[in-house]
Amino acid sequence: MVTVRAPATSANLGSGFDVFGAALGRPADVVHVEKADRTTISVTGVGSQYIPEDPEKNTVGAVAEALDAPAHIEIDKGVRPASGLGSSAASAAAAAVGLNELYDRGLTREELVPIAAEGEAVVSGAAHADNVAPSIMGGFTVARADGVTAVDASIPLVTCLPEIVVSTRDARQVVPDGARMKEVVEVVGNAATLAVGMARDDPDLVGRGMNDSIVTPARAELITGYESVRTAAFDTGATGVTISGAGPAIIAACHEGDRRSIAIAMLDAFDSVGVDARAYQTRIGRGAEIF
Ligand SMILES: Nc1ncnc2c1ncn2[C@@H]1O[C@H](COP(=O)(O)OP(=O)(O)O)[C@@H](O)[C@H]1O
Ligand SMILES: N[C@@H](CCOP(=O)(O)O)C(=O)O
Repeated sequence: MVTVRAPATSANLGSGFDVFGAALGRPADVVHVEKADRTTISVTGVGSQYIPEDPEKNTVGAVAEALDAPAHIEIDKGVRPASGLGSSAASAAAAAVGLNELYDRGLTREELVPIAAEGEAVVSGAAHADNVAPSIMGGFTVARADGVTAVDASIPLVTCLPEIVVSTRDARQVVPDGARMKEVVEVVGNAATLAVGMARDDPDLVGRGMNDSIVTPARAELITGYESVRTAAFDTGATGVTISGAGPAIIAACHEGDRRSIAIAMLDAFDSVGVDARAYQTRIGRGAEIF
C-alpha cells in the first residue's frame, strides 16, 4: 500500500485564470492506494457524503484509468468539495503520485500533471491543470498546455471558506466569452507583477498582482458578502484579495504577522451577512508527499 498527502490549492490568484496556482500548507487530502484487479473507491472525511465512489465519476477513477493502474483507493478528505480550494484536484494529485509509485511507472512529477488533470475533466468539464500542478509539484505554478513551471515561495496567506457551495462547473458558465483590450493589458500587467512577486517571495508584489477585472467580477456575484469580506481583509493589512479558484473561498495574501487579524476580519464580515465560514491561516507550501 502507498499513502500520499496532497494539499489544497488556490487556482487563478486573480490575474492568472486557468494558469496560476499555489499549493497551500493546509488543508489536505490523504489517499491510500492498494493494487487490485479493478478500481474501487471509498471516501471518508469532510463532505464525503457529496462525493461519488463510482470510478467513472470520481477524479481518482480517471487517474487510475489514465495510468492503467487498477487499485482500491481510499480517500480521506480534508478539503471540502466545491470549495474553490482544489478539493477534486487534491484527490487526483494524490492518486497520480500514489499509483505512479505503486505500479513503478517512473513518471516525473511534471509528467503526472496532465494525468491528474484528466480527473478535473470528469468534474468540471475541462482538464484545467492549475490545481493539480501545485498539488503535485508544490509552490507557485504556471500551468500551460506545453508544461508546468514551478517556483518555491512561502507567501503568507489566509483562505476563508464560507458555507456556500459553488461548483466549478457552474462557475465556469459565468466566465465571459471575451475581454476588451484595455482589460487584457491591465490583467497582463497584474499577472506579470504577481509572477515576479512569487519569484522574489514578496507579499506586496504578489498582492498587487492579484487584481482581475475580467473573470472575477462575474464570479463575485455567486458569493454572498464577497465585497465586504474583501474590504475587511484589505482594512486589516491584506496586500491582495481575490476569489480562490472558482470560489466560494476567498484568498488574501499578506505579511506573516497580519494573518490572525485578517482571518478574524474576514470571518466577521461573512458573519455580518449571515454566512458561516471558517478560515485557514496558512502559506504557500509543499506538493504531494508519499508517507
Ligand atoms: N475525489 C474527489 N474529491 C472531491 N470532489 C470530487 C471528487 N471526485 C468527484 N468530485 C466531485 O467534484 C465536485 C467538486 O469539485 P469542484 O466543483 O471542482 O470543487 P473544488 O473547487 O473544491 O475542487 C463535486 O461535485 C464532487 O462530488
Ligand atoms: N481555473 C479553474 C480553477 C477551479 O478551481 P477550484 O478549486 O474551484 O476547482 C476555474 O477558475 O474554473
